[in-house]
Amino acid sequence: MSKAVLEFKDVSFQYQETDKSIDLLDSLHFRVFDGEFISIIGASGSGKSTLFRLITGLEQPVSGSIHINGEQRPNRLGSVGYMPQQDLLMPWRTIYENAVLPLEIKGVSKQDAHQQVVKGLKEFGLSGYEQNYPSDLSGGMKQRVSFLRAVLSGSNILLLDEPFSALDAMTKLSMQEWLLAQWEKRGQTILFITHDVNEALFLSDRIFILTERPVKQLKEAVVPMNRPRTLSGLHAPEVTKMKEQLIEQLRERISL
Ligand SMILES: Nc1ncnc2c1ncn2[C@@H]1O[C@H](COP(=O)(O)OP(=O)(O)OP(=O)(O)O)[C@@H](O)[C@H]1O
Repeated sequence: MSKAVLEFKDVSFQYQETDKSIDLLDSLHFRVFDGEFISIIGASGSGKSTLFRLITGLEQPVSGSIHINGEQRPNRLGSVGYMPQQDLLMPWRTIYENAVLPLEIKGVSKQDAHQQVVKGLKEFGLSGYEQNYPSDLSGGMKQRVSFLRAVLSGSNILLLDEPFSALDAMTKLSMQEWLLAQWEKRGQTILFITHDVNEALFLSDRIFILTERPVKQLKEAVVPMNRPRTLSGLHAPEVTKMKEQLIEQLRERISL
């Protein structure tokens, strides 16, 4: 069995609301293994993005520990590649300047950074757009720049928070196929938040479902589809059955 690259050990998290503390996670334990593609689904406000903010170190647990590649560090910023909900490209920086940002922050030499960014832009079909600004690009292209930035963090773990939710149906589909091809080529571990059950089934090895509050345990579904994935695979009886079960689990969630 491959090694765990991410582990939550009895992680609890609370936030303050006026004069009281609200429990969001209660002794949560889970593991993600090297090279897995994991989707996380759950109703709005169930805690999906909070899991990512804990992993990146933007939030800290009140108890328990988070292990990345076997290490527990209080400062985890920069140890995973993170693509937040909005693409967060800086409108005043060119595509090149946006892509190079994680390398600048890490203090990589200008020459090395240049090589990595040029190579990445080429691989991601963005050559020729180096000097353009984000506003010149389509939604799918902006998401590719944003994904490149997460990849250039150099981490083996990528956290993608609803990256395709704002895209039209056709662009979304081609981006899903593109992402799978990138993942198969690079072998990184991906955690992917989505509201779209079909998207989770199409992309993932396992799906984590947040169904309770506070979250004590992630429900888990192992997607019964071989790779490479095809759209027609989504119509297999065992997959449509799982889809129905997932939708049912999301419905059963207690009201927040
Ligand atoms: N530091 C904080 N301060 C105040 N509220 C917080 C904090 N962290 C989390 N919350 C609350 O916890 C809940 C879970 O938030 P989170 O963003 O993780 O949900 P989500 O499942 O990602 O939702 P969505 O699907 O809408 O993005 C929300 O009600 C949010 O307002």
